[in-house]
Amino acid sequence: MIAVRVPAKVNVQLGVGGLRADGFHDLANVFFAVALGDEVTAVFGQGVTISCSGPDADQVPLDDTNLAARAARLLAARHGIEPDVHLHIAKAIPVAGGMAGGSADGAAALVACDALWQLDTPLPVLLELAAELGSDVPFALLGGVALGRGRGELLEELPVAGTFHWVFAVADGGLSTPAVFRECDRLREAAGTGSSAAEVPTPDPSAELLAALAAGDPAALAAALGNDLQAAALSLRPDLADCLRAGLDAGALAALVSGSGPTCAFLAKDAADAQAVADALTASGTCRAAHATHGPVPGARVIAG
Ligand SMILES: C[C@](O)(CO)[C@H](O)COP(=O)(O)OP(=O)(O)OC[C@H]1O[C@@H](n2ccc(N)nc2=O)[C@H](O)[C@@H]1O
Ligand SMILES: Nc1ncnc2c1ncn2[C@@H]1O[C@H](COP(=O)(O)OP(=O)(O)OP(=O)(O)O)[C@@H](O)[C@H]1O
Repeated sequence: MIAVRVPAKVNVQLGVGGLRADGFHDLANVFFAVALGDEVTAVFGQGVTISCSGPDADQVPLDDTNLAARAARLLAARHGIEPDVHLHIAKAIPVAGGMAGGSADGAAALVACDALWQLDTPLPVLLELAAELGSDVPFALLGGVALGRGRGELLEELPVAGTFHWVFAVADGGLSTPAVFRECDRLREAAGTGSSAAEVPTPDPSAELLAALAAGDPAALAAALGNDLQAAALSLRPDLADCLRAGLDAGALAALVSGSGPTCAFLAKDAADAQAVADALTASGTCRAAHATHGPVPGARVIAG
């Protein structure tokens, strides 16, 4: 049996460029891996089978569309072997929450199957397979803090000092990532700025944000956080504004929508403040649950087996 732990992500900067001809958007995507994560275990089986446990387990597909199943098949095909594995996902990352939960399970399955089948696949090949599975999957392999260019898959590790403390407020229901990108384009068209790659400049990482990460300075990071998808997520889910406000009222340094949402992320000064913000959010009734956590943490890693 192989057990792999894999982190969720929050995008501390999500700069979104124009719509490309291939349906994706160029990004300046600063990923940050947090301790809130899933565990994926792999044992030998017949074909690829999936099971899932956790509060959101009923929303996770158990068929071939599960990103963990797709990852197992892709790795086996690359090596020309039969994909015989049972994968169990112990799910803590909110489903369709903008924290790359499915992507995390895809990355964890690549690492778990690679160890179970004793393939010793080099990291660059795992990263290439990960990018085939989705734009967020390569980062879940790396963890830490990284800048994602292109559609988010071209990664460069970033220097970061110390530990930052976060709270994540889980919303009822999810948001579809393509629907949020479409809403972002629609809002840009409505504002008259255009939405195509020819009309919207390719975003760059913020110098203030990179300096705050390197210095381990939560107040400076709070001032530099940014998410170009936030207006689109709020347009589709106006109720999220109440949750963002409740976290700020409870003392968070900053509040933003996590990726494509609807999970809301709050940066806190320290671990005690993060717990106080999580307790206040839970009591506020503006979210389904709130979790205090920290980061950065490593990407998908074998923890047993
Ligand atoms: C919002 C983020 O989570 C931020 O990290 C990611 O950009 C989304 O990454 P993901 O869920 O892995 O997305 P993918 O599975 O690669 O793409 C799903 C869909 O999201 C949209 N998409 C995704 C990434 C990107 N750079 N531009 C896009 O427009 C496209 O409609 C695409 O068909
Ligand atoms: N292992 C998985 N865990 C959760 N959802 C999965 C998984 N595999 C496939 N899915 C499908 O993917 C959809 C999006 O789920 P996911 O939790 O990855 O969203 P997300 O965190 O918003 O993604 P991202 O932040 O990468 O845009 C789900 O509604 C589900 O149908």
